[in-house]
Amino acid sequence: MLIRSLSHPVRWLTGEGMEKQPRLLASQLFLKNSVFEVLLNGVLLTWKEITANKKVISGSIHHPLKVGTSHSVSVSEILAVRELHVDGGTKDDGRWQKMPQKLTESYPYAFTVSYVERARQHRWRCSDVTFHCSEWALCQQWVQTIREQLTALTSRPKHLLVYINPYGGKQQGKCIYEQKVAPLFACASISTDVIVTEHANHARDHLKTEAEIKKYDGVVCVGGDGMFSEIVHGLVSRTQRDNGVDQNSPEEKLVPCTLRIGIIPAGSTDCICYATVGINDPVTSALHVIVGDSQPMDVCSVHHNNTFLRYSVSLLGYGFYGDVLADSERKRWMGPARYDFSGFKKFLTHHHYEGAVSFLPATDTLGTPRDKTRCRAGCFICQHDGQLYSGDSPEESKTAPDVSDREYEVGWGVVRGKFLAINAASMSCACPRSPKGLSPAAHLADGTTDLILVRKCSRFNFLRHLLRHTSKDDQFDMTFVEVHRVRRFRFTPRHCQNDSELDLRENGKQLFSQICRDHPACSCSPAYSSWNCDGEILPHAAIEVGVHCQLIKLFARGIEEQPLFEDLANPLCAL
Ligand SMILES: CCCCCCCCCCCCC/C=C/[C@@H](O)[C@H](COP(=O)(O)O)NC(=O)CCCCC
Ligand SMILES: Nc1ncnc2c1ncn2[C@@H]1O[C@H](COP(=O)(O)OP(=O)(O)O)[C@@H](O)[C@H]1O
Ligand SMILES: [Ca+2]
Repeated sequence: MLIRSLSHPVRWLTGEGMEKQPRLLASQLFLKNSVFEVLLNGVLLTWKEITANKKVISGSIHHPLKVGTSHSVSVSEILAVRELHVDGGTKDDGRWQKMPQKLTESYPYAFTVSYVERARQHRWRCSDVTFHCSEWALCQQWVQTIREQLTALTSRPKHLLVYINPYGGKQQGKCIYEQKVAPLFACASISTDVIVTEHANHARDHLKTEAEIKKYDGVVCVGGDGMFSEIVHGLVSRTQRDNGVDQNSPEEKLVPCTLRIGIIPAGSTDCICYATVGINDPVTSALHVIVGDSQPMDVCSVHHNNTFLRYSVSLLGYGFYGDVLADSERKRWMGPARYDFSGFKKFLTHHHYEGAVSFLPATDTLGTPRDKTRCRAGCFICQHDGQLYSGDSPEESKTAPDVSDREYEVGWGVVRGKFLAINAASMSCACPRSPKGLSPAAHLADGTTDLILVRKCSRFNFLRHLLRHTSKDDQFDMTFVEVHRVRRFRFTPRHCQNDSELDLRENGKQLFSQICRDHPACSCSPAYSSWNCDGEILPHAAIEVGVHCQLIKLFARGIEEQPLFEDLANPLCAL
């Protein structure tokens, strides 16, 4: 009886005026010892189990078709479909051999659909489902139709340029790519040119000058935030050069990059991956590349005296985070643990730095750094480039610093004082060390950065502030912390006089190290810290920063909202 139902020809379900291009394909196919009603409608592939259910209702026997387990997958999340050649019980998929001999004889044709399945905590996995049918033509029709629908997905990359940093994080980049990512790209018929970098800035310079970028649909980097930063610098600089834009002018409007960037996390912090995907997992990131996701991102340009220094997409941190980075670079041999070591050391050192921060507040945006909204997949604020007006924010006025401390230029605010940390977070900067991030309500693509000023305070208070990055408590709800959503800002360290800053810095370092050697117990702070710019050290303290709204795009979609009861919703979550 089942055999008969399975030998049903395919049913084309067409709507009015759709005769030429059927939209729906429906058949009864065999899967794991059961018959399934399988439906493809251009948007979803659905399969529902059908079992004959004999019931006695009011004295008469009823044979309703009972619908058992049901699954559906969005066509946009199908990775590939492949036909299986079953021949006398053997085929190219190991799992087939477990099928009963009778079945292989009756249903010798089969195709496998590989698709994205969601697991716990934003993790994606590649899952396979194999449908069996008794007729070759039916099998062909399914394979071809699914392939046609996949081909119609124009946002998917076909050819990628991949850079691997073999020394990032725990030095596993090459192995991660070869074992976890390359097989998925191959399954999705994505071709790649792979470059294993041989030195720092190899990827940046190759992209900037040599790479035939027109050949590719995207660039993938395997490494950490530093490696991603190299790709951003290569691509953004190349795009500006190709369009005749001068990067040295801080006011210049930059041209957005067309190629999307994929990040396969294999670094130490991997904050950009974590904050755009929700997890640092190479397979999840590879799947976001394959399905052709696109997430725009803001980029800050950093200048000193009308000279371009660097771009930043995550954290620009002076004081604490700059000092941690400078110290940790000397301990690279420790791997990712270097940040914990240097973090603890710099917390104990408790240096503060004096200077003035001036900033242009983003007054025309919806949202504030202290609201409870979070930038998530399909973020409403980012979809409008942050260009929405919300009026005054009560939270911001609550944290406004002492007026005597600042003077206002036209539209600009100025805060002078002694700071333990000056941080600009262009996105949340969430990472495994701080799952909500430095600025939990920051947006990926709203054209603003959250400027966080942590004034000199006791070690105990600073520890309270740092600990709040790891809990649900508000790290900005402290008298010595203020936060502003800004479009531009400048920092001028005290004693800084334009070009002489670097000389002073060098002399100052020598002077202070001399003083501190002479007075080991003294608690004086050096005059200058360094900027931590996405994990790279900047040589200047005085900088000017501007945010370029949505200058680049990632193969990501932002963090997806979690289903309320994810364990119940998805059996894979239990893994
Ligand atoms: C006593 C408990 C303290 C907990 C504080 C936790 C706060 C952590 C916030 C981290 C924000 C990180 C922002 C991202 C920075 C990265 O760009 C940079 C380079 O990353 P990578 O190239 O992958 O190595 N990472 C850092 O600067 C590490 C900062 C760690 C500070 C403890
Ligand atoms: N082949 C290489 N040899 C040495 N350094 C490299 C190489 N390729 C990239 N780099 C540099 O390594 C630094 C750290 O890379 P990253 O991938 O971010 O690892 P981590 O997260 O551990 O810091 C970056 O500054 C990058 O420019
Ligand atoms: Ca932003």
